[in-house]
Amino acid sequence: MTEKRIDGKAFAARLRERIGERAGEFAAKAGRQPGLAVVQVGEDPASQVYVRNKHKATVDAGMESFEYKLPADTSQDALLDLVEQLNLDNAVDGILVQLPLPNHLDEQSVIAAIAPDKDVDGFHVVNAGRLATGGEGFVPCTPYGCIMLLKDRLGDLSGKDAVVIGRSNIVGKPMAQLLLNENATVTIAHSRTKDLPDVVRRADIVVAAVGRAEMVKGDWVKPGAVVIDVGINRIERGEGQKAKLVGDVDYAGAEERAAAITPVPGGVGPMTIAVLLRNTLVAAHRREGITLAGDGL
Ligand SMILES: Nc1nc2c(c(=O)[nH]1)N[C@@H](CN(C=O)c1ccc(C(=O)N[C@@H](CCC(=O)O)C(=O)O)cc1)CN2
Repeated sequence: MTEKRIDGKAFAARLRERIGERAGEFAAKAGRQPGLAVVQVGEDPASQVYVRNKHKATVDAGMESFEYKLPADTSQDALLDLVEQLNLDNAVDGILVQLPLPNHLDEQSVIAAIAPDKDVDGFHVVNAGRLATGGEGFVPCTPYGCIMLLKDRLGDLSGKDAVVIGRSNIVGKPMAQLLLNENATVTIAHSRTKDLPDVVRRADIVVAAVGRAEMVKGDWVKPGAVVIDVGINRIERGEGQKAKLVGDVDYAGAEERAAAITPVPGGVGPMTIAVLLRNTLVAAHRREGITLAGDGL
């Protein structure tokens, strides 16, 4: 019997291994490794962990990692100058500016400064437009990872009723667009949605991306639904104890009714970095004009 728990960590590990093989083939053809530049401003503790993990995953996959750690008081102009320098650097195929940025910096204009064809985060408006209109761009890593897990579990998503809870530019909206591209019938729910539990109860697929710990209760889940939990909420415990990570879904309650569900940690999170490597590999192939069979997956 298939396990209810969707093991995103194991899925991502397999994906990273395949990407590593493709990166080796690329290096043999292009005479260089695919390159990813990651820019971090400030010392947000969670960002530090993610940036460290990205560096290790990039190197492990046989790609070149360029890390830029800037002080928290970096000016907007200095950050834009660095992005421009990376846009022009031929060794750099992908550029990622770790979010969130410190409050004095304008995230939207920093994202807008990244060359769309190096925007491996898929956050640039050009890539959002390509996703919406069927063009060849980059898809944000977390929603792409969710779609991969859903297709792996369900196969064809056509005609499924899907609800995405959350409407952020980096998860909720691209997630809804990807589900629509798979011919699902999509509802985007948010803080003003009326009767949210009933909206969720109608869904075959639930994607929770609200950033509120365990907000989605077990009895909101339709029996047999597939639940994808994007939330990563840190619950502080007593002094000297590590914070506990929980998702946006009450896992224990939802697991009883769901056909399949992602845990937190170990579900969607690890897919984010695996898809980042995949997008970097794709960027490198496109920039060198080399064909990548199977879209890198
Ligand atoms: N420029 C970007 N900034 C941010 C993104 C992004 O995609 N691009 N996403 C998040 C952070 N993130 C990657 O940057 C990320 C989040 C979580 C994980 C992950 O593997 N989570 C683990 C738990 C790890 C932990 O202990 O915290 C899991 O869920 O199992 C990887 C990457 C915001 N910023």
